[in-house]
Amino acid sequence: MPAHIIDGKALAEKLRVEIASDVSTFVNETGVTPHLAAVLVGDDPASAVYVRNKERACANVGIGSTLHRLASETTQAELLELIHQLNADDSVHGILVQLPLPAQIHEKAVLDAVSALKDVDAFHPENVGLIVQGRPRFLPCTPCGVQQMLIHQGVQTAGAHAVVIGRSEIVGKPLVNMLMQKGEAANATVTVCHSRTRDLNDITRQADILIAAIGLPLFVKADMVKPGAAVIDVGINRLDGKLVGDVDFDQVREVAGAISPVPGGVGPMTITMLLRNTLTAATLLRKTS
Ligand SMILES: Nc1nc2c(c(=O)[nH]1)N[C@@H](CN(C=O)c1ccc(C(=O)N[C@@H](CCC(=O)O)C(=O)O)cc1)CN2
Repeated sequence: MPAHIIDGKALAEKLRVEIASDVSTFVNETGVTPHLAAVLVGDDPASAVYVRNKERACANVGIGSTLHRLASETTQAELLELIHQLNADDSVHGILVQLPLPAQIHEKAVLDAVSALKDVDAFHPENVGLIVQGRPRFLPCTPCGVQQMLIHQGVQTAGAHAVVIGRSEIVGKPLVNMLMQKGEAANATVTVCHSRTRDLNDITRQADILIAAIGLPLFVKADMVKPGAAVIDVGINRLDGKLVGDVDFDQVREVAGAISPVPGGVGPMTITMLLRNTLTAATLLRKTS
């Protein structure tokens, strides 16, 4: 029987209704509208689409947003100057620097400069440390979206063997940490695989939950998947003008128990979790000011 399709778009829409209601309650109670500052450097067309979608999503749930568009030749010093201004601006609750950044800018220097209390991507080392210790302030958007999809699909993570392919800072590393913590959508036995992993297929075939986040189009084939496994595809790749994930969807859906598609899977959930984090940031800033 073909796999159940985990519809990230539908789930994202459902969660956005809940977030809109929470934003409305926050605004009524505090008189403050949560506000996200998005920073886009350069003219990468995909990044421009993602940032536009984030702004639109903010507006739809009642969160304010401002886009700071900087030219591709912007220096690191100029970008840091903007980050410092946004850190000091009390009307800004969340700051998002869209990645990737142009080559002349040192990504870590910029992400480290974002105030940890406004770091709605959860990329700041302080926030990463809190996640590792199991007491998160913000949860990173894509990994949190993956966890929400597992919860809503009813996938049992406690005691399950979760295999994450990919060790990126944005997805693989935080997700591995989050899945092994105590709590909801966690308590899993986690294996992380990467480009140097030996006998990859032997490992992926043991996974009850397989998460592909490697950035290689259609990399995961049916013979890499245990029958009945839940497969979450985090990849976003362009292949022959088409958007495809890291999983060969048509093959793998015949073997898996549940599978998320691309598009319409993790992507919309990433933006939804950003909305949640922006509301959390506004709440935290009120508590600390
Ligand atoms: N500061 C950040 N930069 C980047 C992040 C991030 O979480 N924070 N993640 C990715 C890009 N990204 C969010 O920024 C993102 C990518 C894709 C989608 C999405 O909804 N994709 C749709 C398809 C859209 C299309 O047609 O291209 C889908 O999968 O259905 C949302 C967010 C790197 N940078």
